[in-house]
Amino acid sequence: MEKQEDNNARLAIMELANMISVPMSLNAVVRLNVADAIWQKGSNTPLLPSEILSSILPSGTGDPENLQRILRMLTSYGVFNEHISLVEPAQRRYSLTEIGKTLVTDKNGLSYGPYVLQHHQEELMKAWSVVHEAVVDSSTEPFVKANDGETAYGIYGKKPEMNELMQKAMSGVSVPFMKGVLENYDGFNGVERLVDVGGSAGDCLRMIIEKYDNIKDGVNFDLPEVVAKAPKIDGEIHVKFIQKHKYSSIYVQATCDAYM
Ligand SMILES: C[S@@+](CC[C@H](N)C(=O)[O-])C[C@H]1O[C@@H](n2cnc3c(N)ncnc32)[C@H](O)[C@@H]1O
Repeated sequence: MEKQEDNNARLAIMELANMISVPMSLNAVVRLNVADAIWQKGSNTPLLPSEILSSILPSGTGDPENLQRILRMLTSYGVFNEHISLVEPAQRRYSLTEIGKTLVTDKNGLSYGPYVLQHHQEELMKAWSVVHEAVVDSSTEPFVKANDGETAYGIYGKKPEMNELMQKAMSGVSVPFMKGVLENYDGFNGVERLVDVGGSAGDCLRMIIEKYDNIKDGVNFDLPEVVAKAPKIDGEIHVKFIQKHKYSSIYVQATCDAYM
């Protein structure tokens, strides 16, 4: 009995040691846009790796065997369903599970894909390799240490592509979340001015003021470079966008009020 427990423990530690293969495989399928290739406007028909490949690489290039290895790995973590044909030659086809469907791009261009990509950007990945240093010396956080003294939002401010991905990641997560909140929560009744602190692209604010006519004034309070990229909100509502003017560690409204 003890021997069996030892074996299980050894297997478990090896699995943990290789755990990086799971999120990195997930990152790979998002980069390859596998979910949209399988979804095919809602059919979710089980496909061979070679069929998925010809959809994501119409040039006919690529390695279906390597794609299959990634799909099998993620099948064991509930992202795909594997369908094995009983007739020879045995073939494996893949469809999306409920988890896999979160990676499908919806009619608004949103999915959880950007959230996956955002968490695996090089700058963030570098921080993980120095996490132990946070224990040895906590004066500088691992992200800052790994990125030559830059904070995450400092880098987002300098790199528009990172800023854009961050906003897309937040929208992909927050829009379905806020939909659920608004179906079950009525605490915005009677509110006239609503401030979303760290509102990113302003999705949550927009969804709330679309539902509640009583809100006459919405404020998206975020960093200048984030607010500059936030889409304008239609309607009669005044949306005051926060611009520049640094006060302490937060940004306060200074110069630019955009009235719709
Ligand atoms: C995790 S995101 C949340 C986004 C949004 N609330 C949502 O649910 O989609 C945090 C937000 O805080 C903003 N933020 C970070 N530091 C800030 C600061 N000093 N002043 C204002 N906003 C800041 C970021 O730009 C980002 O949009």
